[in-house]
Amino acid sequence: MASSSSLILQPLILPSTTPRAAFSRLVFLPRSLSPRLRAVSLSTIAMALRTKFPHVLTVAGSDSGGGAGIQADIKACGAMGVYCSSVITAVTAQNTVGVQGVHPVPEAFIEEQLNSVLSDMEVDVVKTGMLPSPGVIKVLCDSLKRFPVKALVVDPVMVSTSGDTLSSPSTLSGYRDDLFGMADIVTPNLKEASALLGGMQLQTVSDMSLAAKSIHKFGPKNVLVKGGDLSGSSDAVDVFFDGETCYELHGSRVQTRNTHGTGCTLASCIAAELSKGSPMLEAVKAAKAFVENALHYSKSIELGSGPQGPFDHLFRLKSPPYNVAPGLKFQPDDLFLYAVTDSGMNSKWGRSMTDAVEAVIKGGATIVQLREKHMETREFVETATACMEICRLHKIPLLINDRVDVALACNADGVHVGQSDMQARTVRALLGPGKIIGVSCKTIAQAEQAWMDGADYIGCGGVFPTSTKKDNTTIGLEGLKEVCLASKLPVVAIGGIGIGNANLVLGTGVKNLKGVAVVSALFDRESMEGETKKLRSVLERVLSNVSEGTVVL
Ligand SMILES: Cc1ncc(COP(=O)(O)OP(=O)(O)O)c(N)n1
Ligand SMILES: Cc1nc(C(=O)O)sc1CCOP(=O)(O)O
Ligand SMILES: [Mg+2]
Repeated sequence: MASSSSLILQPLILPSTTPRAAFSRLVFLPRSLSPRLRAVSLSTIAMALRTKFPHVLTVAGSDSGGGAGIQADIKACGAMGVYCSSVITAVTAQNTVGVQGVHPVPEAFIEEQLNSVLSDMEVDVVKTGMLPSPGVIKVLCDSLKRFPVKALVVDPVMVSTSGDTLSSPSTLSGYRDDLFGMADIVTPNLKEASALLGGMQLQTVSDMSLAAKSIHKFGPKNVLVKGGDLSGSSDAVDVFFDGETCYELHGSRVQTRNTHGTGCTLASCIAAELSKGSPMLEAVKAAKAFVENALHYSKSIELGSGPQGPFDHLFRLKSPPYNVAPGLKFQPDDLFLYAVTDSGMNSKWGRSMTDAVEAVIKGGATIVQLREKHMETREFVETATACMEICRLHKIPLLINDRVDVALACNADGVHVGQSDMQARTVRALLGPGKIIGVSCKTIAQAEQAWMDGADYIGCGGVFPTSTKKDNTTIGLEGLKEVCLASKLPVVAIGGIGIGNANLVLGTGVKNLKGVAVVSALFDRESMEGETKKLRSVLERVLSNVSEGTVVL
């Protein structure tokens, strides 16, 4: 037996299933093991702990210009952190001017490629692009029946953005009769939606909703009709229909000639997000945000002499904010006991920010926000960095109030902004999709806007009068309830909440009210840990009563 002194510390970076556990794990192996046995042990441990890498297979045509097709799909998946394999259905000669030639790959060879990938590699999601003939659609359907995958994303590419035809008219029935019934989502643009519906005119957002509902009848679980080409619209509006509800997804219209490949990229990003386990609507929203960002970053690209250039899928590589590691993945239940700091209160009680943060975490806080209105920037970054270490250790998300720059500098998990702070949409563009964004909302309209801007949760208050925030408007329990019922995002209540009244707040029993955010009831107390424990037990009691159907007031 090896004594503990003869153990060697062998650091192994192993992937993990949850972001919470995304730390390197250290494996101890006895020094007495031979190098060969040590190697075998390490690889056995690595195999046992190995988690699967998300994998998208794109079945599409090659674009020699590199902006669309297979090339766009691989770059988009790479940018979303997902592995991408490819089955090429046709080779096109194209550039920024248009499509000069199409060379279809024989159907038997497409089948062979599908067989090679699907029989060997664990594919999560298949995304389709250019399927030049009904025969190719049949081959694909047969392969998917033999090798089922978790999701199928169908981008019914028929005409390129330059107006060139990429599939025969007879493929229309192949899509409608065979492929759509297997699809989790189909993503036609206006021209494609119109072609699928026998030439139906699509001129307004309500036409798009009708089209989404009609296409849904062909069998896909979800439909996204893309309105990028809708004339007279200042926004980029897409319509998403899940079989029950139609959602209008608004984005900003970016002025650039570099839009070639947006459709392929959007569908690939949806596939990538689905392969990571995102729900469909979240995947669509993340994909739309990615494309909008990519368009922004593409404004300065000058490639080719034609009217439509490719865009920058890998903008993250040159954009420092996108190089920051994603934070803890947002989970609505994290809002249960939200501790919001106040350095004035900390000085009053003679404690440091790190001691205060540690105390509330020990007491049971589930998320922490550093709300420092007067701290100098350098001190704020240093304090936030020290608090991040504590929060990481306990796997508790740490958000920064107002200051996106401080959040980036300390790689915080996210930012909370109010109605007069930076717009949530801009914060999302700066922080990227992996960070948590909260927005303060007092009205239904503000909650709707926060959702459209890509926020993760809303803070709603002041529920009760408070002296912590000067001149704050109190909306009361009724105001809170009204916003919660209308909000598509989870809600945390704030303002004047403490041990004595938290039951009234959570006792409203509204499903998406996930917790309470508290400043003075924790930080303006002598024993922060003890007060946090007491508040947590009040909240837990209310929660168990609410889930049993009894509302305790
Ligand atoms: C969870 C949570 N909700 C609301 C607020 C208030 O944010 P804001 O309206 O921007 O006001 P300030 O906190 O910046 O004064 C919050 N901080 N946290
Ligand atoms: C920071 C903040 N925002 C509010 C809002 O209504 O949006 S109320 C508030 C202060 C909350 O402090 P306390 O828990 O001490 O009342
Ligand atoms: Mg603010």
